[in-house]
Amino acid sequence: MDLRADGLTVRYGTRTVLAGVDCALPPGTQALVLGRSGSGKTTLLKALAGLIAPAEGRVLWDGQEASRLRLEERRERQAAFGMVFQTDALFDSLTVRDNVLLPLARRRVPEAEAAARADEVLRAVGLSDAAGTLPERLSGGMKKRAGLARALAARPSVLLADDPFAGLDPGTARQVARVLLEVSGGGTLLVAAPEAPVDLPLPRWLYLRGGRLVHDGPPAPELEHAPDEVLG
Ligand SMILES: Nc1ncnc2c1ncn2[C@@H]1O[C@H](COP(=O)(O)OP(=O)(O)OP(=O)(O)O)[C@@H](O)[C@H]1O
Repeated sequence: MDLRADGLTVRYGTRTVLAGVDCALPPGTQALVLGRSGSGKTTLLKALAGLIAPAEGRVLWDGQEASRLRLEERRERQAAFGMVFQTDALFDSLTVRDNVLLPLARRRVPEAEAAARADEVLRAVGLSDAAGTLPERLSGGMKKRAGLARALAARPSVLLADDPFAGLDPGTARQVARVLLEVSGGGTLLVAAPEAPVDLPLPRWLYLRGGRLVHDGPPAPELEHAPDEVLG
């Protein structure tokens, strides 16, 4: 999917948390969305996926304005997005494998194909042995990888991952980074993180500061040391 933000402004009440963000994300874009806590990274990912309506500006999906689509069509097009958010929870009463299968059933993927895909992504995230386990028995890192497997099984053309490394030890973070790179294939991959993850050197940085996109280009580590800015 060709994604674009055009003067994208998001407000919560009177508070502006994204201000006039412009960016073009053609199919196959691989970028990090960086910025300190509260700079608007999650909000940008959610707005790009059409989960938050802009107060001003537009989000375009293949040239169509997301917020103008009829609800049904918006839902249909949203199926192209895979999202891994920090607050995502697995269903405790379902095994890891059934958690991965659930969104495929919702998308009416035939059972045999769904089963093959679930096994493939569970293998990719190193959870084949835990497929039959209930989530409560998993470590935090394993839960993260299970959430990733669930998003990847749907073969999204745009994968949005919000701080997928938070709380992971370096070894698990490396594994998650490897899976993100391998399985996102030729699709678009946007990964939000408070700092550039060493294991995921994506070629483009979108750097947010106080809700403004202050850099959109190659990695620019000096940005990580500059003072922050707060919007009113
Ligand atoms: N539902 C909401 N209602 C009101 N304010 C919100 C809401 N969601 C986020 N905010 C505020 O918007 C700002 C941007 O939040 P956002 O979660 O996008 O930042 P972030 O860069 O992803 O932060 P973090 O790295 O801590 O996740 C923050 O100041 C946050 O407090």
